[in-house]
Amino acid sequence: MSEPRTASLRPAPPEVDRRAASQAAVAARRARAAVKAAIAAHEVSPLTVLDKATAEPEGVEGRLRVTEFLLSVPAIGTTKMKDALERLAISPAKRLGGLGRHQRLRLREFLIERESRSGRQKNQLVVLAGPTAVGKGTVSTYIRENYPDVLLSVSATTRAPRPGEVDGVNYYFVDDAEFDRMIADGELLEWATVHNASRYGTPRTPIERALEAGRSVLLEIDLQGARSVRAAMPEARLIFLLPPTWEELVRRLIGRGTESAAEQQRRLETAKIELAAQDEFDHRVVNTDVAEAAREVVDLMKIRTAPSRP
Ligand SMILES: Nc1nc2c(ncn2[C@@H]2O[C@H](COP(=O)(O)OP(=O)(O)O)[C@@H](O)[C@H]2O)c(=O)[nH]1
Ligand SMILES: Nc1ncnc2c1ncn2[C@@H]1O[C@H](COP(=O)(O)OP(=O)(O)O)[C@@H](O)[C@H]1O
Repeated sequence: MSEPRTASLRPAPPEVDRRAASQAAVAARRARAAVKAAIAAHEVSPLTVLDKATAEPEGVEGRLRVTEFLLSVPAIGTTKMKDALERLAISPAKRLGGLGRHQRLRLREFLIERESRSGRQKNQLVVLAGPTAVGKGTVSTYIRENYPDVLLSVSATTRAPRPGEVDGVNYYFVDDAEFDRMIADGELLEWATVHNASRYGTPRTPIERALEAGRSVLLEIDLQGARSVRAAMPEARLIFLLPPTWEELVRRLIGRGTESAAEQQRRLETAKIELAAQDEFDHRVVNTDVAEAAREVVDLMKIRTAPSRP
């Protein structure tokens, strides 16, 4: 029996360190096995696992070897796995968290193609959320301009239009009385007061019509809204947009120059809380390059597998 570790400053005896290390290794192995079992049982999409690995290269998902990851995907056996790795130019020794950017994108495309081939494509309601200034508006606008098949939902808001904003395109600009009426008449799928200021809400009818007509719909809304949509429509797919780094998020917020210094500070505090909620989402996309992030979001609309919930 070894002694319990009481004085934290005293170096632990080597056997304690060794035992702790081997216990940690066993726990990590079990956690990886649980992820693989969840993929194999269709409880989690392989893409969700890949996204987590990207966001946290040293986490459970990031430590998965690409070989064991692919083998856990239903209907991929050793031969298909080897062929895929060769085609994707990924070494079998790689872990998911250690993939290069291009390798990761190739693996993503491969998985998406498999999933969309595996059954009838379903029209998707996709929610894009993320912290202030991460680029939600920029990525959504890129999608509206480059992917006409996707309907970008237009929200109603009580905030005043900014120069250049067009009623019915950027938002439906309404007054408080009209917003109250929309709530009372059940016209909004969800609504929230954002940044302690104005109210924003998602009109229900255009979304239902678009989904019925076979189009995918993208909602660019805040975290509260994302949670409400999930409660109202559990089949919705939730995507969290991440900045490449915290410093870059701060740079984007300051660079945009639309908020006062005090307001910027307040939004950064909210951003920390919002970033902490990223695990609630089905997928995470890092917005390094706008076109690439937009493509990843649109690609995620093609996947049929039901998103897994934490
Ligand atoms: N819940 C909810 N949030 C929305 C809706 N429309 C926009 N938002 C969010 O409201 C916030 C403020 O949007 P906006 O006034 O355009 O400012 P900016 O995005 O900070 O430039 C953003 O976080 C949007 O995602 C909506 O219909 N519902
Ligand atoms: N991938 C990117 N690289 C560099 N700058 C970006 C990128 N995406 C967005 N931006 C810039 O970051 C700022 C915030 O983007 P915006 O779309 O307004 O964020 P949000 O809608 O999430 O608040 C804008 O100035 C925008 O031009």
